[in-house]
Amino acid sequence: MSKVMVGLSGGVDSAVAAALLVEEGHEVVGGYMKNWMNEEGIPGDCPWEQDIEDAHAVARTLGIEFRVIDLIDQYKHKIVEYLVNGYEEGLTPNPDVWCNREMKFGVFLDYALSQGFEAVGTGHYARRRVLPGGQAAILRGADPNKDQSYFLSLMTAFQVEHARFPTGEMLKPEVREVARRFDLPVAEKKDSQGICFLGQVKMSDFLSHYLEDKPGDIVDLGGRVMGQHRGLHFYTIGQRKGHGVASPKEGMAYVVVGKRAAENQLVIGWDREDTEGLYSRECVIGNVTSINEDITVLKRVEAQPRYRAKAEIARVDKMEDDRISLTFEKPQRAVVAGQICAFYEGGRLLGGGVVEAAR
Ligand SMILES: Nc1ncnc2c1ncn2[C@@H]1O[C@H](COP(=O)(O)OP(=O)(O)OP(=O)(O)O)[C@@H](O)[C@H]1O
Repeated sequence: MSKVMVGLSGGVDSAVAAALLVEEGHEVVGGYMKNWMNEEGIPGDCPWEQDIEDAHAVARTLGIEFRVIDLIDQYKHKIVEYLVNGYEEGLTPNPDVWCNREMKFGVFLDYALSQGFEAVGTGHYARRRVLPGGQAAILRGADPNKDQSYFLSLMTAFQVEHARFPTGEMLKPEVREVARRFDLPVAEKKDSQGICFLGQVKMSDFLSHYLEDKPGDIVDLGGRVMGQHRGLHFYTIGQRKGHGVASPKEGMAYVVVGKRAAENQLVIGWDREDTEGLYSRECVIGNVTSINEDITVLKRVEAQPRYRAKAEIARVDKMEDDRISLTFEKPQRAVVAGQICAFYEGGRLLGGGVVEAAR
């Protein structure tokens, strides 16, 4: 039995995570992190008041204490700044991965530990296992469609030790069944979408609020002007929609393949393996964070450069500090600076890092 603080978001997954921990006999308290309230009036729906109400109702049904923890300042500092500065520098940041490391298992875990809790539980679809040596490890979630281990890839060993993921053992329909069995008021609530805590606010609207437009030409690889862009920071390599250049025919789509900062030009090309700039075999990864064994000294690893990508075999070459160079067996589409690359061995998450450069 232990004291666990569950991150109750007002959604069904975390409600079931709390219910399962209560059922196992742990002393559970629900905590809602108040991170983002859209005070700035950016277009889009941010249903945080409803979410707090729902989380509170879940806690009442389970008969557990409920707390609202104000982390708005930390969120601005650790996530909003990271996101805005990253885009401004031309990177492709991943706020969801960063949120897990800095917020849920960062300041929220610190708060829980300071309050005498041993762990933070969430409704993530990932499995936690204790290895024979006593270290805690993360496995991919049991539901292959929902697996969220990618988003946990920058967690430290300490954070994994103090994490619990009860719903990661289940398929999504089973989670809903458990919610009904416990009579949880959110059993039929729709899954939340969108970027970590920003609700239904679109990334482009969010960024427009903080970054000014800087229009320029969209050109093809031959230098022909094909249209106008709003500012290079609003686009990312591999992006198929939103650049405004129509595909001439079925099966021939234009995607963003490059940014020429000096000329303020956005370069587009065909979405094909032989298009210059779109696929890469080699990349440099910084900030490598290992959960169990040290990733930087491995010879080969399965590397997943995006959430919905497959993990692919790559050779690892150690560089200075916590950086490695990866050489993929097969070229990978749209590996871009700022993105997170997660590392696996079979179904076990080894850790992750931040793409610094690719070619
Ligand atoms: N505002 C919040 N306060 C506390 N915990 C949160 C909050 N937002 C997310 N979490 C925790 O992080 C987990 C994963 O977050 P994510 O945004 O991916 O939610 P989800 O998979 O839609 O889960 P849920 O159905 O619980 O909302 C949640 O299950 C929850 O435990």
